[in-house]
Amino acid sequence: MNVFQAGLFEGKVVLITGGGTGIGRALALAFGELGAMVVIAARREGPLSGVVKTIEDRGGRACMYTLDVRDEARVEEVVRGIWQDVGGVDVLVNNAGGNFMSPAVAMSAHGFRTVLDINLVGTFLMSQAVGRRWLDEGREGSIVNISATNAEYGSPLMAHSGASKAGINNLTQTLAVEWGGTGVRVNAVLPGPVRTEGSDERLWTDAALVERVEEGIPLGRFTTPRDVVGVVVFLASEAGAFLTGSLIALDGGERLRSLIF
Ligand SMILES: CCCCCCCCC/C=C/C(=O)SCCNC(=O)CCNC(=O)[C@H](O)C(C)(C)COP(=O)(O)OP(=O)(O)OC[C@H]1O[C@@H](n2cnc3c(N)ncnc32)[C@H](O)[C@@H]1OP(=O)(O)O
Ligand SMILES: NC(=O)C1=CN([C@@H]2O[C@H](COP(=O)(O)OP(=O)(O)OC[C@H]3O[C@@H](n4cnc5c(N)ncnc54)[C@H](OP(=O)(O)O)[C@@H]3O)[C@@H](O)[C@H]2O)C=CC1
Repeated sequence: MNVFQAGLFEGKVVLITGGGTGIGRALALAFGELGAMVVIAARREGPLSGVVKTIEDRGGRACMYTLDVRDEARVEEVVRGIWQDVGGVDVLVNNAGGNFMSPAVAMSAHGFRTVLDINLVGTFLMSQAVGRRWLDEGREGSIVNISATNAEYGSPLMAHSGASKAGINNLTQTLAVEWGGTGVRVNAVLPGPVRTEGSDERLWTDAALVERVEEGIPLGRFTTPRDVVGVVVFLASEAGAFLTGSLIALDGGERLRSLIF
């Protein structure tokens, strides 16, 4: 994104969970182009290695770890490894997420817990493993959580996702207060619907629904990964230095559509 200064993240390490596909991939490529050492972490090796290769082919630096953000021991092992291998983390983007569509009455408890575990518990575990080290070292850092606008209103067919993202919003504000004293900032971006590999496979399979949702967006289109990149880079940069505990909706006005009559 050429609105940002070249080399803006030179000397910084940016850790992105779920960096192999969708929004995470777009973030990884953007931070790579801005000079960061990019560390991506998710379950599948294939998408991760593709992103590392693309960043390196473009002259950037990147590495990858396989992990499940629900696995507390593995999260700790990976974060310890990152500190040993590249000297720590300056920016953590909690992007890994899961979702599927199901009426609440049909959703199994395991299905509900699965999405809560990935989105909310995963964000907590990653933030804790990184934040604990920042606090021990008296080091500044920035966390950007990828939440969603469904955190702010009813989330039909996505009860698990809406509840998890509302939890992420609250966690964002709690950690901002607890960790602000050492210069750690914690913010969240709340995208509206975004067309990605993961969401096209699970959410946006009904063409009529896609059309209806898109028509209801005041700015006339879905949020794009590129839109998310702009706000995340801004929050993680010096331009966002006095922002903490902020929840930034990024949806072209979609969440306000019911106010139009
Ligand atoms: C309009 C305005 C817009 C509003 C604004 C926009 C809001 C959008 C906000 C968010 C969007 C996104 O997150 S889009 C991100 C999409 N990307 C992803 O989801 C990628 C990662 N996803 C995954 O890995 C999987 O889909 C997920 C199920 C979450 C986790 O996989 P796991 O292998 O860990 O889990 P599994 O063992 O397969 O499944 C766990 C349980 O969940 C159940 N389960 C799984 N899929 C199911 C399904 N389709 N329907 C019912 N139940 C399902 C299984 O049956 C299991 O329950 P039992 O049978 O009881 O055992
Ligand atoms: N698409 C949309 O409409 C919206 C998406 N969001 C949020 O944006 C984020 C990215 O989603 P998006 O790019 O659309 O979807 P994708 O499915 O493309 O990306 C999600 C990524 O998360 C990783 N991931 C999922 N579960 C785990 C896990 N347990 N441990 C580690 N990594 C995991 C996946 O990699 P792997 O499978 O290899 O582990 C995948 O790369 C999510 O938090 C999502 O909730 C928010 C609002 C709207």
